[in-house]
Amino acid sequence: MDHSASVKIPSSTSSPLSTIPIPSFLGASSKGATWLYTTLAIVFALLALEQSVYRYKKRHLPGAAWTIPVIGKFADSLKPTLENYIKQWESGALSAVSVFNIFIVLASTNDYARKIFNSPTYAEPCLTHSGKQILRPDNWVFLNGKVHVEYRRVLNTLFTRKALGTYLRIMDSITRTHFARWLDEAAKDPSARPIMMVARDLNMDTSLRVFCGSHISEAAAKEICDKYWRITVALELVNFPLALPGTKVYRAIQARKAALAHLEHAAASSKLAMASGAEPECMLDHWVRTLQDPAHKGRRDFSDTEMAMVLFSFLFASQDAMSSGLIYGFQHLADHPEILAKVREEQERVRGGDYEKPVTLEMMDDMPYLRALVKESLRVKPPVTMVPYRATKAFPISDDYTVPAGSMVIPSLYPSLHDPEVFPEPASLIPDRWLDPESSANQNPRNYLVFGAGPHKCIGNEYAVMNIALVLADAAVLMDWEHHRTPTSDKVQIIATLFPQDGCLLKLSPRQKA
Ligand code: HEM
Repeated sequence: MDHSASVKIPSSTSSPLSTIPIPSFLGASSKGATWLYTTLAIVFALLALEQSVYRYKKRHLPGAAWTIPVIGKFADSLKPTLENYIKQWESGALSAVSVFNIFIVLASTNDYARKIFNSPTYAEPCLTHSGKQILRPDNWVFLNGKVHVEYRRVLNTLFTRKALGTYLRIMDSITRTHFARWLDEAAKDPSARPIMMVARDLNMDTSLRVFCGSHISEAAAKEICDKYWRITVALELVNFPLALPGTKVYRAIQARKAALAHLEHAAASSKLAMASGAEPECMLDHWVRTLQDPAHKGRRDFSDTEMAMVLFSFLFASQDAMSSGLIYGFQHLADHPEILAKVREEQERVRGGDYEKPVTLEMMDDMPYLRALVKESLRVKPPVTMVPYRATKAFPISDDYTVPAGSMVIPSLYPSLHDPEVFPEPASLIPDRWLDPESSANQNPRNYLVFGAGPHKCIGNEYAVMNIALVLADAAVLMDWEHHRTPTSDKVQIIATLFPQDGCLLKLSPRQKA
Protein backbone atom coordinates (compact mmCIF):
# COMPACT_ATOMS: atom_id res chain seq x y z
CA MET A 1 0.00 0.00 0.00
CA ASP A 2 1.19 3.49 -0.78
CA HIS A 3 1.20 5.38 2.58
CA SER A 4 2.01 8.62 0.99
CA ALA A 5 -1.38 8.68 -0.56
CA SER A 6 -3.41 8.68 2.69
CA VAL A 7 -1.91 9.68 5.98
CA LYS A 8 -3.91 8.78 9.07
CA ILE A 9 -3.12 10.80 12.17
CA PRO A 10 -3.87 8.65 15.21
CA SER A 11 -6.34 10.19 17.61
CA SER A 12 -4.21 9.39 20.61
CA THR A 13 -0.57 10.43 20.91
CA SER A 14 -0.04 7.53 23.21
CA SER A 15 0.63 5.40 20.13
CA PRO A 16 4.33 4.81 19.72
CA LEU A 17 5.74 7.28 17.18
CA SER A 18 7.47 4.47 15.36
CA THR A 19 4.14 3.23 14.29
CA ILE A 20 3.22 6.47 12.55
CA PRO A 21 3.60 5.98 8.87
CA ILE A 22 5.80 8.87 7.62
CA PRO A 23 5.55 9.63 3.95
CA SER A 24 8.95 9.17 2.29
CA PHE A 25 9.08 12.69 0.75
CA LEU A 26 8.28 14.33 4.12
CA GLY A 27 10.99 12.25 5.83
CA ALA A 28 13.65 13.47 3.39
CA SER A 29 12.71 17.10 3.73
CA SER A 30 12.61 17.04 7.52
CA LYS A 31 16.13 15.57 7.48
CA GLY A 32 17.08 18.32 5.05
CA ALA A 33 15.49 20.90 7.34
CA THR A 34 17.46 19.56 10.30
CA TRP A 35 20.66 19.85 8.30
CA LEU A 36 19.72 23.33 7.21
CA TYR A 37 18.92 24.50 10.74
CA THR A 38 22.06 22.88 12.14
CA THR A 39 24.23 24.44 9.44
CA LEU A 40 22.62 27.82 9.97
CA ALA A 41 23.12 27.52 13.73
CA ILE A 42 26.81 26.66 13.25
CA VAL A 43 27.33 29.49 10.75
CA PHE A 44 25.54 31.91 13.06
CA ALA A 45 27.62 30.74 16.03
CA LEU A 46 30.84 31.11 14.02
CA LEU A 47 29.88 34.59 12.87
CA ALA A 48 29.01 35.58 16.43
CA LEU A 49 32.31 34.10 17.60
CA GLU A 50 34.17 36.02 14.89
CA GLN A 51 32.64 39.28 16.10
CA SER A 52 33.33 38.49 19.76
CA VAL A 53 36.97 37.57 19.05
CA TYR A 54 37.42 40.77 17.02
CA ARG A 55 35.91 42.92 19.77
CA TYR A 56 37.88 41.08 22.44
CA LYS A 57 41.15 41.70 20.60
CA LYS A 58 40.33 45.28 19.66
CA ARG A 59 39.23 46.31 23.14
CA HIS A 60 39.21 50.12 23.34
CA LEU A 61 41.27 50.78 20.18
CA PRO A 62 39.70 52.94 17.49
CA GLY A 63 38.39 50.96 14.53
CA ALA A 64 35.06 49.64 13.27
CA ALA A 65 32.92 48.29 16.12
CA TRP A 66 32.02 45.25 13.97
CA THR A 67 34.03 43.51 11.32
CA ILE A 68 32.53 42.53 7.95
CA PRO A 69 31.93 38.76 8.27
CA VAL A 70 34.75 36.58 6.93
CA ILE A 71 36.45 39.07 4.61
CA GLY A 72 36.71 42.03 6.98
CA LYS A 73 38.30 45.02 5.21
CA PHE A 74 39.52 42.90 2.29
CA ALA A 75 38.05 45.29 -0.27
CA ASP A 76 40.04 48.20 1.24
CA SER A 77 43.22 46.14 1.29
CA LEU A 78 42.77 45.33 -2.42
CA LYS A 79 42.61 49.01 -3.29
CA PRO A 80 44.55 50.84 -0.60
CA THR A 81 44.62 54.62 -0.75
CA LEU A 82 46.85 57.05 1.09
CA GLU A 83 43.73 59.01 2.09
CA ASN A 84 42.28 55.95 3.86
CA TYR A 85 45.58 55.23 5.59
CA ILE A 86 45.82 58.83 6.76
CA LYS A 87 42.27 58.59 8.14
CA GLN A 88 43.24 55.40 9.96
CA TRP A 89 46.43 56.95 11.40
CA GLU A 90 44.52 60.02 12.49
CA SER A 91 42.02 57.82 14.33
CA GLY A 92 44.58 57.05 17.03
CA ALA A 93 48.18 56.27 17.98
CA LEU A 94 47.11 52.61 17.81
CA SER A 95 44.10 51.47 15.81
CA ALA A 96 42.66 48.15 14.67
CA VAL A 97 41.27 46.48 11.54
CA SER A 98 40.62 42.89 10.54
CA VAL A 99 41.04 41.30 7.09
CA PHE A 100 40.16 37.63 6.55
CA ASN A 101 40.21 37.26 10.34
CA ILE A 102 43.78 38.49 10.50
CA PHE A 103 43.75 41.02 13.28
CA ILE A 104 45.88 44.06 12.46
CA VAL A 105 47.09 46.81 14.80
CA LEU A 106 48.40 49.95 13.10
CA ALA A 107 50.79 52.22 14.99
CA SER A 108 50.94 55.82 13.83
CA THR A 109 53.24 57.62 16.27
CA ASN A 110 57.02 57.70 16.08
CA ASP A 111 57.38 56.15 19.55
CA TYR A 112 55.13 53.19 18.80
CA ALA A 113 56.63 52.67 15.34
CA ARG A 114 60.14 52.60 16.82
CA LYS A 115 59.01 50.34 19.63
CA ILE A 116 57.78 47.72 17.13
CA PHE A 117 60.96 47.97 15.04
CA ASN A 118 63.05 47.56 18.18
CA SER A 119 61.18 44.71 19.91
CA PRO A 120 62.53 41.59 18.19
CA THR A 121 61.48 39.43 21.14
CA TYR A 122 57.83 40.32 20.49
CA ALA A 123 57.59 41.04 16.77
CA GLU A 124 59.23 39.89 13.54
CA PRO A 125 58.91 41.30 10.03
CA CYS A 126 56.41 39.51 7.84
CA LEU A 127 56.56 41.99 4.91
CA THR A 128 53.03 41.18 3.77
CA HIS A 129 50.77 38.35 4.77
CA SER A 130 51.99 36.31 1.79
CA GLY A 131 55.60 37.55 2.08
CA LYS A 132 56.89 34.20 3.30
CA GLN A 133 55.24 32.28 0.49
CA ILE A 134 56.68 34.61 -2.14
CA LEU A 135 60.20 34.90 -0.71
CA ARG A 136 60.28 31.33 0.69
CA PRO A 137 59.99 30.82 4.46
CA ASP A 138 63.70 29.89 4.67
CA ASN A 139 64.82 33.26 3.32
CA TRP A 140 67.34 34.93 5.62
CA VAL A 141 65.16 38.04 6.10
CA PHE A 142 62.85 35.94 8.29
CA LEU A 143 65.66 35.02 10.68
CA ASN A 144 65.63 36.68 14.07
CA GLY A 145 67.92 37.31 17.02
CA LYS A 146 71.52 36.18 17.00
CA VAL A 147 71.34 34.12 13.78
CA HIS A 148 69.91 37.13 11.95
CA VAL A 149 72.63 39.42 13.32
CA GLU A 150 75.34 36.98 12.24
CA TYR A 151 73.89 36.49 8.78
CA ARG A 152 73.58 40.24 8.33
CA ARG A 153 77.18 40.74 9.44
CA VAL A 154 78.35 38.76 6.41
CA LEU A 155 75.96 40.63 4.09
CA ASN A 156 77.17 44.00 5.40
CA THR A 157 80.48 43.26 3.64
CA LEU A 158 78.56 43.61 0.35
CA PHE A 159 77.90 47.28 1.11
CA THR A 160 81.36 48.53 2.12
CA ARG A 161 82.59 51.75 0.58
CA LYS A 162 84.92 49.79 -1.71
CA ALA A 163 82.04 47.63 -2.92
CA LEU A 164 79.78 50.69 -3.39
CA GLY A 165 82.52 52.25 -5.56
CA THR A 166 82.37 49.23 -7.91
CA TYR A 167 78.59 49.34 -8.02
CA LEU A 168 78.57 53.07 -8.80
CA ARG A 169 80.52 52.49 -12.04
CA ILE A 170 77.97 49.88 -13.14
CA MET A 171 75.03 52.10 -12.17
CA ASP A 172 76.49 55.02 -14.13
CA SER A 173 77.04 53.01 -17.29
CA ILE A 174 73.61 51.30 -17.22
CA THR A 175 71.88 54.62 -16.54
CA ARG A 176 73.55 56.27 -19.53
CA THR A 177 72.57 53.36 -21.80
CA HIS A 178 68.94 53.62 -20.69
CA PHE A 179 68.86 57.40 -21.05
CA ALA A 180 70.20 57.08 -24.63
CA ARG A 181 67.31 54.68 -25.31
CA TRP A 182 64.77 57.01 -23.65
CA LEU A 183 66.01 59.90 -25.80
CA ASP A 184 65.88 57.78 -28.98
CA GLU A 185 62.28 56.90 -28.22
CA ALA A 186 61.48 60.54 -27.42
CA ALA A 187 63.01 61.63 -30.76
CA LYS A 188 60.63 59.24 -32.55
CA ASP A 189 57.61 60.34 -30.51
CA PRO A 190 58.08 63.64 -28.66
CA SER A 191 54.78 63.44 -26.77
CA ALA A 192 54.85 63.21 -22.97
CA ARG A 193 54.87 59.58 -21.82
CA PRO A 194 54.67 57.89 -18.42
CA ILE A 195 58.09 56.97 -17.08
CA MET A 196 56.72 54.50 -14.55
CA MET A 197 57.58 51.34 -16.50
CA VAL A 198 60.80 52.56 -18.13
CA ALA A 199 62.08 53.67 -14.71
CA ARG A 200 61.24 50.21 -13.32
CA ASP A 201 63.14 48.60 -16.19
CA LEU A 202 66.15 50.86 -15.60
CA ASN A 203 66.10 49.92 -11.94
CA MET A 204 65.80 46.18 -12.55
CA ASP A 205 68.57 46.23 -15.15
CA THR A 206 70.81 48.17 -12.75
CA SER A 207 70.09 45.79 -9.86
CA LEU A 208 70.74 42.64 -11.91
CA ARG A 209 73.99 43.97 -13.36
CA VAL A 210 75.21 45.26 -9.98
CA PHE A 211 74.30 41.99 -8.27
CA CYS A 212 75.32 39.52 -11.00
CA GLY A 213 77.44 41.40 -13.59
CA SER A 214 77.98 39.22 -16.65
CA HIS A 215 77.01 36.07 -14.72
CA ILE A 216 73.46 36.59 -15.88
CA SER A 217 72.51 36.47 -19.56
CA GLU A 218 70.49 39.13 -21.37
CA ALA A 219 67.68 36.62 -21.86
CA ALA A 220 67.61 35.69 -18.16
CA ALA A 221 67.66 39.36 -17.10
CA LYS A 222 64.77 40.06 -19.48
CA GLU A 223 62.74 37.14 -18.15
CA ILE A 224 63.20 38.29 -14.53
CA CYS A 225 62.32 41.86 -15.47
CA ASP A 226 59.21 40.83 -17.44
CA LYS A 227 57.91 38.51 -14.74
CA TYR A 228 58.68 40.74 -11.76
CA TRP A 229 55.46 42.75 -12.11
CA ARG A 230 53.59 39.61 -10.97
CA ILE A 231 55.41 39.86 -7.66
CA THR A 232 54.73 43.57 -7.30
CA VAL A 233 50.98 43.19 -7.77
CA ALA A 234 50.85 40.33 -5.26
CA LEU A 235 52.23 42.52 -2.47
CA GLU A 236 48.92 43.38 -0.90
CA LEU A 237 48.78 43.68 2.86
CA VAL A 238 46.57 40.59 3.01
CA ASN A 239 45.92 38.37 -0.02
CA PHE A 240 43.23 35.83 -0.80
CA PRO A 241 44.21 33.13 1.75
CA LEU A 242 44.90 30.24 -0.66
CA ALA A 243 47.66 30.41 -3.29
CA LEU A 244 45.56 28.56 -5.89
CA PRO A 245 46.50 28.55 -9.59
CA GLY A 246 45.37 31.81 -11.11
CA THR A 247 45.69 33.81 -7.89
CA LYS A 248 48.19 36.66 -7.59
CA VAL A 249 50.25 34.85 -4.98
CA TYR A 250 50.49 31.72 -7.14
CA ARG A 251 51.70 33.75 -10.10
CA ALA A 252 54.21 35.57 -7.87
CA ILE A 253 55.56 32.24 -6.59
CA GLN A 254 56.07 31.03 -10.18
CA ALA A 255 57.90 34.29 -11.01
CA ARG A 256 60.13 33.85 -7.94
CA LYS A 257 60.97 30.27 -9.00
CA ALA A 258 62.07 31.47 -12.45
CA ALA A 259 64.18 34.28 -10.94
CA LEU A 260 65.80 32.00 -8.35
CA ALA A 261 66.86 29.51 -11.03
CA HIS A 262 68.71 32.26 -12.94
CA LEU A 263 70.25 33.70 -9.77
CA GLU A 264 71.51 30.26 -8.68
CA HIS A 265 73.14 29.85 -12.05
CA ALA A 266 74.80 33.28 -11.63
CA ALA A 267 76.13 32.30 -8.19
CA ALA A 268 77.69 29.13 -9.60
CA SER A 269 79.23 31.09 -12.47
CA SER A 270 80.71 33.70 -10.09
CA LYS A 271 82.30 30.98 -7.93
CA LEU A 272 83.97 29.53 -11.03
CA ALA A 273 85.20 32.95 -12.18
CA MET A 274 86.66 33.84 -8.78
CA ALA A 275 88.30 30.42 -8.49
CA SER A 276 90.03 31.08 -11.81
CA GLY A 277 91.48 34.33 -10.43
CA ALA A 278 89.25 36.82 -12.32
CA GLU A 279 88.81 40.37 -10.94
CA PRO A 280 85.56 40.95 -8.97
CA GLU A 281 83.12 42.87 -11.15
CA CYS A 282 79.80 42.64 -9.27
CA MET A 283 78.24 42.00 -5.86
CA LEU A 284 78.37 38.20 -6.22
CA ASP A 285 82.08 38.34 -7.07
CA HIS A 286 82.75 40.58 -4.04
CA TRP A 287 80.94 38.13 -1.86
CA VAL A 288 82.77 35.06 -3.16
CA ARG A 289 86.13 36.86 -2.85
CA THR A 290 85.34 37.96 0.71
CA LEU A 291 84.55 34.38 1.69
CA GLN A 292 87.92 33.27 0.26
CA ASP A 293 89.82 35.92 2.26
CA PRO A 294 91.75 34.24 5.11
CA ALA A 295 91.03 37.31 7.28
CA HIS A 296 87.26 36.83 6.87
CA LYS A 297 85.56 35.97 10.15
CA GLY A 298 82.26 34.10 10.06
CA ARG A 299 80.60 31.68 7.70
CA ARG A 300 82.36 30.78 4.48
CA ASP A 301 80.09 28.21 2.91
CA PHE A 302 77.08 29.68 1.12
CA SER A 303 75.39 27.37 -1.38
CA ASP A 304 74.30 28.69 -4.78
CA THR A 305 70.69 28.56 -3.56
CA GLU A 306 71.45 30.56 -0.42
CA MET A 307 73.27 33.20 -2.44
CA ALA A 308 70.43 33.31 -4.94
CA MET A 309 67.91 33.76 -2.12
CA VAL A 310 69.90 36.66 -0.68
CA LEU A 311 70.04 38.37 -4.09
CA PHE A 312 66.34 37.72 -4.53
CA SER A 313 65.66 39.31 -1.12
CA PHE A 314 67.56 42.38 -2.35
CA LEU A 315 65.51 42.49 -5.54
CA PHE A 316 62.33 42.01 -3.55
CA ALA A 317 63.22 44.73 -1.07
CA SER A 318 64.47 47.20 -3.64
CA GLN A 319 62.63 46.95 -6.97
CA ASP A 320 59.42 48.69 -5.94
CA ALA A 321 60.93 51.05 -3.38
CA MET A 322 63.72 52.19 -5.70
CA SER A 323 61.34 52.63 -8.64
CA SER A 324 59.05 54.76 -6.50
CA GLY A 325 62.01 56.83 -5.26
CA LEU A 326 63.28 57.38 -8.82
CA ILE A 327 59.92 58.33 -10.30
CA TYR A 328 59.14 60.85 -7.56
CA GLY A 329 62.70 62.17 -7.89
CA PHE A 330 62.01 62.99 -11.56
CA GLN A 331 58.59 64.43 -10.78
CA HIS A 332 59.85 66.59 -7.91
CA LEU A 333 62.72 68.04 -9.96
CA ALA A 334 60.45 68.74 -12.93
CA ASP A 335 57.94 70.52 -10.69
CA HIS A 336 60.64 72.57 -8.90
CA PRO A 337 62.84 74.16 -11.58
CA GLU A 338 64.57 76.27 -8.91
CA ILE A 339 65.75 73.08 -7.17
CA LEU A 340 66.78 71.45 -10.47
CA ALA A 341 68.83 74.58 -11.23
CA LYS A 342 70.71 74.17 -7.92
CA VAL A 343 71.35 70.48 -8.65
CA ARG A 344 72.76 71.45 -12.07
CA GLU A 345 74.93 74.18 -10.56
CA GLU A 346 76.45 71.61 -8.20
CA GLN A 347 76.99 69.12 -11.04
CA GLU A 348 78.71 71.81 -13.07
CA ARG A 349 81.05 72.55 -10.16
CA VAL A 350 81.89 68.89 -9.45
CA ARG A 351 82.08 67.58 -13.03
CA GLY A 352 83.74 70.69 -14.44
CA GLY A 353 81.59 70.50 -17.57
CA ASP A 354 82.80 66.98 -18.49
CA TYR A 355 79.57 64.98 -18.53
CA GLU A 356 81.09 61.91 -20.15
CA LYS A 357 83.47 61.30 -17.24
CA PRO A 358 82.21 58.42 -15.05
CA VAL A 359 81.02 59.54 -11.63
CA THR A 360 83.14 58.35 -8.68
CA LEU A 361 82.36 58.06 -4.98
CA GLU A 362 84.64 61.01 -4.27
CA MET A 363 82.62 63.12 -6.70
CA MET A 364 79.39 61.96 -5.00
CA ASP A 365 80.85 62.99 -1.61
CA ASP A 366 81.19 66.47 -3.05
CA MET A 367 77.45 66.77 -3.91
CA PRO A 368 75.71 67.65 -0.61
CA TYR A 369 72.82 69.43 -2.30
CA LEU A 370 72.01 66.39 -4.43
CA ARG A 371 72.05 64.13 -1.37
CA ALA A 372 69.81 66.57 0.52
CA LEU A 373 67.38 66.58 -2.39
CA VAL A 374 67.21 62.76 -2.47
CA LYS A 375 66.70 62.59 1.28
CA GLU A 376 63.93 65.16 1.08
CA SER A 377 62.24 63.60 -1.94
CA LEU A 378 62.11 60.26 -0.09
CA ARG A 379 60.69 62.01 2.96
CA VAL A 380 57.90 63.81 1.07
CA LYS A 381 56.90 60.63 -0.77
CA PRO A 382 58.32 57.74 1.27
CA PRO A 383 58.21 54.69 -1.03
CA VAL A 384 57.34 52.44 1.93
CA THR A 385 54.57 53.89 4.09
CA MET A 386 54.49 51.04 6.61
CA VAL A 387 56.27 47.75 7.36
CA PRO A 388 54.10 44.81 8.43
CA TYR A 389 55.40 42.88 11.46
CA ARG A 390 53.79 39.90 13.21
CA ALA A 391 53.48 39.62 16.99
CA THR A 392 55.21 36.34 17.84
CA LYS A 393 53.72 36.47 21.34
CA ALA A 394 51.42 38.79 23.30
CA PHE A 395 53.11 42.18 22.87
CA PRO A 396 52.46 44.73 25.68
CA ILE A 397 52.93 47.73 23.42
CA SER A 398 51.45 50.29 25.83
CA ASP A 399 50.32 50.47 29.46
CA ASP A 400 46.74 49.74 28.49
CA TYR A 401 47.00 47.60 25.38
CA THR A 402 48.63 44.27 24.52
CA VAL A 403 48.76 43.20 20.87
CA PRO A 404 47.43 39.61 20.79
CA ALA A 405 49.91 36.93 19.71
CA GLY A 406 49.71 36.13 16.01
CA SER A 407 48.30 39.55 15.03
CA MET A 408 49.90 41.78 12.45
CA VAL A 409 51.36 44.89 14.06
CA ILE A 410 52.35 47.62 11.67
CA PRO A 411 54.68 50.56 12.32
CA SER A 412 53.71 53.40 9.98
CA LEU A 413 56.51 55.54 8.59
CA TYR A 414 54.52 58.24 6.85
CA PRO A 415 53.22 60.10 9.94
CA SER A 416 56.74 60.40 11.43
CA LEU A 417 58.04 61.73 8.10
CA HIS A 418 55.23 64.29 7.88
CA ASP A 419 55.28 65.42 11.50
CA PRO A 420 54.91 69.24 11.28
CA GLU A 421 56.81 69.72 14.57
CA VAL A 422 59.91 68.17 13.03
CA PHE A 423 59.34 69.05 9.38
CA PRO A 424 57.60 72.45 9.13
CA GLU A 425 55.50 72.55 5.93
CA PRO A 426 55.71 68.76 5.78
CA ALA A 427 54.21 68.40 2.30
CA SER A 428 56.71 70.84 0.73
CA LEU A 429 59.96 69.76 -0.90
CA ILE A 430 62.66 71.74 0.96
CA PRO A 431 66.13 70.13 0.47
CA ASP A 432 67.72 72.97 2.45
CA ARG A 433 66.24 71.66 5.69
CA TRP A 434 68.93 68.95 5.51
CA LEU A 435 71.79 71.39 4.93
CA ASP A 436 71.46 73.19 8.25
CA PRO A 437 72.85 71.01 11.09
CA GLU A 438 70.65 72.90 13.58
CA SER A 439 67.38 72.37 11.69
CA SER A 440 64.66 70.40 13.46
CA ALA A 441 64.95 67.76 10.68
CA ASN A 442 68.61 67.16 11.50
CA GLN A 443 68.02 67.42 15.25
CA ASN A 444 65.40 64.64 15.15
CA PRO A 445 66.98 61.74 13.23
CA ARG A 446 64.57 59.35 15.01
CA ASN A 447 61.79 60.70 12.77
CA TYR A 448 63.56 59.80 9.52
CA LEU A 449 62.06 56.33 9.17
CA VAL A 450 62.29 56.02 5.36
CA PHE A 451 64.50 52.94 5.79
CA GLY A 452 62.92 51.59 8.99
CA ALA A 453 64.85 51.17 12.26
CA GLY A 454 66.25 48.49 14.55
CA PRO A 455 67.75 45.10 13.68
CA HIS A 456 65.93 44.82 10.32
CA LYS A 457 66.65 48.38 9.17
CA CYS A 458 67.23 48.50 5.41
CA ILE A 459 70.64 47.01 4.66
CA GLY A 460 70.72 48.79 1.30
CA ASN A 461 70.01 52.34 2.49
CA GLU A 462 73.30 53.89 1.38
CA TYR A 463 73.21 51.96 -1.87
CA ALA A 464 69.66 53.21 -2.47
CA VAL A 465 70.45 56.88 -1.86
CA MET A 466 73.61 56.62 -3.98
CA ASN A 467 71.73 55.02 -6.90
CA ILE A 468 68.82 57.48 -6.88
CA ALA A 469 71.25 60.40 -6.57
CA LEU A 470 73.36 59.10 -9.47
CA VAL A 471 70.37 58.62 -11.78
CA LEU A 472 69.02 62.11 -11.04
CA ALA A 473 72.48 63.67 -11.39
CA ASP A 474 73.04 62.01 -14.79
CA ALA A 475 69.53 63.02 -15.86
CA ALA A 476 70.15 66.62 -14.79
CA VAL A 477 73.26 66.94 -16.96
CA LEU A 478 72.19 64.83 -19.95
CA MET A 479 68.49 65.58 -20.39
CA ASP A 480 65.78 68.19 -20.15
CA TRP A 481 62.40 66.95 -19.03
CA GLU A 482 59.04 68.59 -18.82
CA HIS A 483 56.30 67.25 -16.60
CA HIS A 484 52.93 67.02 -18.33
CA ARG A 485 50.75 67.61 -15.29
CA THR A 486 47.32 65.99 -15.14
CA PRO A 487 44.58 66.13 -12.48
CA THR A 488 46.05 62.91 -10.99
CA SER A 489 49.74 63.89 -10.98
CA ASP A 490 49.58 64.76 -7.29
CA LYS A 491 47.36 61.83 -6.40
CA VAL A 492 49.05 58.73 -5.08
CA GLN A 493 48.44 55.14 -6.13
CA ILE A 494 49.75 52.38 -3.92
CA ILE A 495 51.08 49.35 -5.78
CA ALA A 496 53.26 47.95 -2.99
CA THR A 497 54.92 51.40 -2.86
CA LEU A 498 53.79 54.93 -3.73
CA PHE A 499 53.53 56.15 -7.32
CA PRO A 500 51.91 59.17 -8.97
CA GLN A 501 48.53 58.02 -10.25
CA ASP A 502 49.23 59.12 -13.84
CA GLY A 503 52.61 57.31 -13.95
CA CYS A 504 54.49 60.65 -14.23
CA LEU A 505 54.19 61.84 -17.85
CA LEU A 506 57.47 63.35 -19.03
CA LYS A 507 58.55 64.93 -22.28
CA LEU A 508 62.25 64.21 -22.66
CA SER A 509 64.85 65.87 -24.83
CA PRO A 510 68.66 66.07 -24.93
CA ARG A 511 69.95 68.74 -22.55
CA GLN A 512 70.20 72.20 -24.05
CA LYS A 513 72.90 73.97 -22.09
CA ALA A 514 72.33 77.66 -21.41
C1 HEM B 1 64.46 53.86 -1.76
C2 HEM B 1 64.79 52.60 -1.63
C3 HEM B 1 64.52 51.75 -0.43
C4 HEM B 1 63.66 51.96 0.62
C5 HEM B 1 62.72 53.14 0.83
C6 HEM B 1 63.79 50.84 1.51
C7 HEM B 1 63.09 50.70 2.70
C8 HEM B 1 63.18 49.60 3.53
C9 HEM B 1 62.43 49.43 4.73
C10 HEM B 1 61.40 50.42 5.28
C11 HEM B 1 62.78 48.24 5.27
C12 HEM B 1 62.20 47.60 6.55
C13 HEM B 1 63.09 47.96 7.70
C14 HEM B 1 62.63 47.51 9.06
O1 HEM B 1 61.88 46.53 9.17
O2 HEM B 1 63.05 48.16 10.03
C15 HEM B 1 63.77 47.66 4.41
C16 HEM B 1 64.38 46.44 4.64
C17 HEM B 1 65.28 45.86 3.79
N1 HEM B 1 65.82 46.44 2.64
FE1 HEM B 1 65.36 48.23 1.87
N2 HEM B 1 64.71 49.98 1.00
C18 HEM B 1 65.19 50.49 -0.17
C19 HEM B 1 66.16 49.95 -0.99
C20 HEM B 1 66.83 48.77 -0.75
C21 HEM B 1 67.90 48.25 -1.55
C22 HEM B 1 68.51 48.95 -2.75
C23 HEM B 1 68.26 47.03 -1.00
C24 HEM B 1 69.33 46.07 -1.42
C25 HEM B 1 70.21 46.28 -2.36
C26 HEM B 1 67.39 46.81 0.14
C27 HEM B 1 67.43 45.70 0.94
C28 HEM B 1 66.67 45.53 2.08
C29 HEM B 1 66.68 44.31 2.88
C30 HEM B 1 67.47 43.05 2.59
C31 HEM B 1 65.83 44.53 3.96
C32 HEM B 1 65.51 43.56 5.11
C33 HEM B 1 66.65 43.66 6.12
C34 HEM B 1 66.55 42.68 7.28
O3 HEM B 1 65.49 42.06 7.43
O4 HEM B 1 67.53 42.57 8.01
N3 HEM B 1 66.55 47.88 0.27
N4 HEM B 1 64.01 48.51 3.36
